[in-house]
This record gives sequence, C-alpha cells and structure tokens, in this order.
Amino acid sequence: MKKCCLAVDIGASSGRLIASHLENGQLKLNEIHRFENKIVRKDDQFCWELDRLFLEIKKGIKKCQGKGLKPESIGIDTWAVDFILLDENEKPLTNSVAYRDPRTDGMMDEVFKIIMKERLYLETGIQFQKFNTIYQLYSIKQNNPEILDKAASFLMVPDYFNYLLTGKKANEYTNATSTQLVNAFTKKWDDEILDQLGIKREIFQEIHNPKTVLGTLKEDLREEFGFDMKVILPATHDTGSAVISVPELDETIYISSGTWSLIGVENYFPICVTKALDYNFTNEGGIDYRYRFLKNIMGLWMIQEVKRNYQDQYSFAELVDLARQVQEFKSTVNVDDPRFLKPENMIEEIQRYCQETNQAIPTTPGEVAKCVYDSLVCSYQQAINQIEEIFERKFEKINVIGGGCQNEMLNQLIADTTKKIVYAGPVEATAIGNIVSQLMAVGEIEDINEARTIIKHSFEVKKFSPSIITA
Ligand SMILES: Nc1ncnc2c1ncn2[C@@H]1O[C@H](COP(=O)(O)OP(=O)(O)O)[C@@H](O)[C@H]1O
Ligand SMILES: C[C@H](O)[C@H](O)[C@@H](O)C(=O)COP(=O)(O)O
Ligand SMILES: [Mg+2]
Repeated sequence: MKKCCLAVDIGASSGRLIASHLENGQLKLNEIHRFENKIVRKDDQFCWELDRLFLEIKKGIKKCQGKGLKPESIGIDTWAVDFILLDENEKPLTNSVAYRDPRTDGMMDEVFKIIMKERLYLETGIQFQKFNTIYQLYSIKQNNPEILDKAASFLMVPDYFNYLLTGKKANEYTNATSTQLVNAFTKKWDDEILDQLGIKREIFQEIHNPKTVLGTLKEDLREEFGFDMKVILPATHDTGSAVISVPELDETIYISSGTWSLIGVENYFPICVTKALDYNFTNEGGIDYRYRFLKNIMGLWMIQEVKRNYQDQYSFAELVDLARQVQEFKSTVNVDDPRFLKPENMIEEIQRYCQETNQAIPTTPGEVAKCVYDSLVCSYQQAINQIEEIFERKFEKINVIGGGCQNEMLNQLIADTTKKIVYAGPVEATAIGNIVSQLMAVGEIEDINEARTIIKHSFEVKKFSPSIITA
C-alpha cells in the first residue's frame, strides 16, 4: 500500500477527496472521490446536508484501500462562516443553516446599535457580509435565545467534521477569523465583542493554527476503515488553503475562483484603515499568521444558478462557448448587489436588473452567460483598482486559482480588461494548500517557502497576456 495524505476540500458547489504524496520533489495528486454540495430547504430554512457530506467523506476514505493507498493523515477544509451548536450531550441544536439563509436580514444594523461598525472593523478587520457568523449568532440570540442558552459547544463546519472523526473539539484559526469575532491583533476570540452581544464565551473552543495535529480517529472509525490516520488541521477555511498554494505571489493579485471569487493579496499585517473599510476589504487569517487581504465578489455562483435555471442542459464549458458567440452583447450588472445572493431565479433577476438600468435584456443562454462573465470582470477590475489605491502601487500579475481558472475565455477577458498578465492554475489549489499543510505538520516539507517551490514545480500554470488591440 502506498502511503499518502488525504485532503478533503468541500466548497459550496462540490466536494472532493484528493490523495497526494511527494515524488522526486513533486506533489502527485490522485482524485479519490468527488461529490455535489448544495443548499437545500429544510423547515423553511436554507441548509447544508452535513450528515450526507460526512457520509461522502467516509465513502472517500474507504475508497483509498481499493486504490492501494494508505492515508497517513487527513485534513478537512470547507466554506467559511457557518457552524453547528452542540448541546451538553453533543447533539446539534439546530439545522445546518447555510449562510445564504435570510435569517441574518437586518442583523448587521441590530449589531451596529450595540457596537459601532467602525470599531468592529478596527478590532476584527473583517469585511461586512450580512451572513458573517456574528450576525448568524445574533439572529439566534434575538429570535431563539433558548438555543444559545442550551449551547455548550460552537464548532465551525470543518471543526464539526474533525469532531466526528476524532471526538476532539477545536476551532481552527483561519476559519475562526471569518466569524468577525476574532481580534485581528490578539488573534483570539474577542471577549469584549462577545460580552457586548451577550454571546457566552464558554461555547467557543481554543483556537488552533494550521499544521496542528488534532488527534487520530475514534475507535469505531478505526474499525470501520481498517486503519488509523492523523487528523491534521490545514487552513480549514478553504480560501485560506487556496492562498497557500498560489504559485505566483510576488507582484500578484490572486483570484480564488469558485462559487465565490475571492480577490486579494497576501499580507503580513492587518489593514483596518478607513479606505479598506469603505471598500469592504477583509483581513482573514492565513497560515503562519499571515493575512488574506481580500474581498468577496459574488463569483461563479451566478453561472451555477443560471446553469440550474436552464435545468442543467448546458455544461459550464458549453455556456462559455455560447457566450463566446455573442461578443456584441454588452449589458452588465453589479454582481455584488445583494439581490444576486439568493434570487428565486437568477436569469430573471439579471433580466430585471438590465431592464431597470435601461440596458439590452439578455434572452439567450449565451447572452445571459456573457452578461455574467463580463459583469464579474467589471467587479474584478474595480477591486484591483481599490487594492492598488490602498497599497499605493501597481500589481503586474493576476493568478486565478480554483475551478474557475478552467474558463479560458474568462481568463483572457480578465487579461484584456486589466491589461495584466493572468496566470491560471492550479485548479485544485485549495486541496493542494490543504495537502502541503499536512506535509509541513509532519515535517515532510520544511515551511511555506519550500511548499510553494514544490507547488510551482508540480503543476501547470497557463499564461494569458492582454490582447494587442490593433487600431
Ligand atoms: N470546464 C469548465 N469551463 C468553465 N468553467 C468551469 C469549468 N469547470 C468548472 N468551471 C467553473 O468552476 C466552478 C467551480 O469551481 P470550484 O472551485 O470547484 O467551486 P467550489 O469550490 O466553490 O465548489 C464552476 O461553478 C464553474 O463555473
Ligand atoms: C461565505 C464565505 O465568504 C465563503 O465561504 C468564502 O469565504 C469561500 O471560501 C468560498 O469558497 P468556495 O469554494 O465555496 O467558493
Ligand atoms: Mg472551493
């Protein structure tokens, strides 16, 4: 049996288990299992199917032996902000409510009545998204206080899966920062904010950094799988893992392109200045206490919903080809308008927006897709301008990572619009960042610099130069 480590990366639209080992200084990947992730309706709430996702994780682990692989460690990363509250008997107190659920509508303003927006930003450095954990918890406090009274443990989604694997409870740092409840300077839970909001501190676990060996499998799982593994904390916020594996970082702005587009730079200190607040940038925690100075852009969620609205009769590649065929269609929308966060029908919402703004209304799948892609690039350009204004410098390169880097039309459009060199890849950047964190934890890789060198020599990165427009 070949030794390997196992990365579990679950984004908002898909999950995958990828086995990996080092061979002649290169990282080799072997996709073991891939599955759909989606938001479902349950008890009139938008929810994740965490029980199904854990079964998918176990299914993937069991596939390893059939492939002659013996995983020595496993690391789990997922989307951010969402959590589970366990009671004193370790039972979940609520559904696995998703961040797109409207339960946080109006909660930001309720919190600002207690803690000024500017102070919240100065202390946490985290962007204001209506679905941040802080507003989810405050919604529970306002509408179902008995739930918070009964709560004994707060676990974010990857923490919860780690608990199911090991029986150990911990909050991992990079994901904890996405809650907007961690102080950007002390890097600990912000007792003052929790106290002012009346959220009891004792439900939060000790914060552990990426590369922590949390433990090994519970006995029943060792017997079920037939082997034991170390359970290691990668950057359990998926974007935190993705940024670790950006091959081109100097002079570079990254775009982690999946359900969301996370656009930013790696930094060594939090930037909580007024301009960063006004432009709604975040300082999410990274590995080795680095910072991910970035902002959320609505992302490929929009094309995922368009695809769903067309009953999945077009693949993503086909939607790109259809968009290529209507280059004359120029209408765009503000992708970051909250109306696109969870519309009933994305196509109709885009059409309504174009009508309201007196633009041509997209009617064909190609026109709708082109409108989405063109609109995303407009938002990318705006964010890039804001980053360069804040850093008072130009960035020469853009590195697109994640599933979206497979969209070569979009990559070229980004290059043409921004007039910057675009590098595309690696596709599985998140899983790769997860893997190298495990290998650093066990000493197979020295540090992040060696990790990035290995990554650069292991994966193809395609280059897109701005087209030369002849007069
Ligand atoms: N062949 C392709 N052509 C164009 N876009 C693609 C292709 N494959 C995947 N994508 C894009 O990648 C996105 C998924 O990226 P991924 O990083 O897996 O998302 P997440 O981690 O959020 O689930 C899809 O929504 C789709 O827009
Ligand atoms: C809700 C958060 O902003 C979101 O999780 C984002 O931080 C993120 O990591 C998205 O990752 P995807 O792979 O789901 O695009
Ligand atoms: Mg992802």
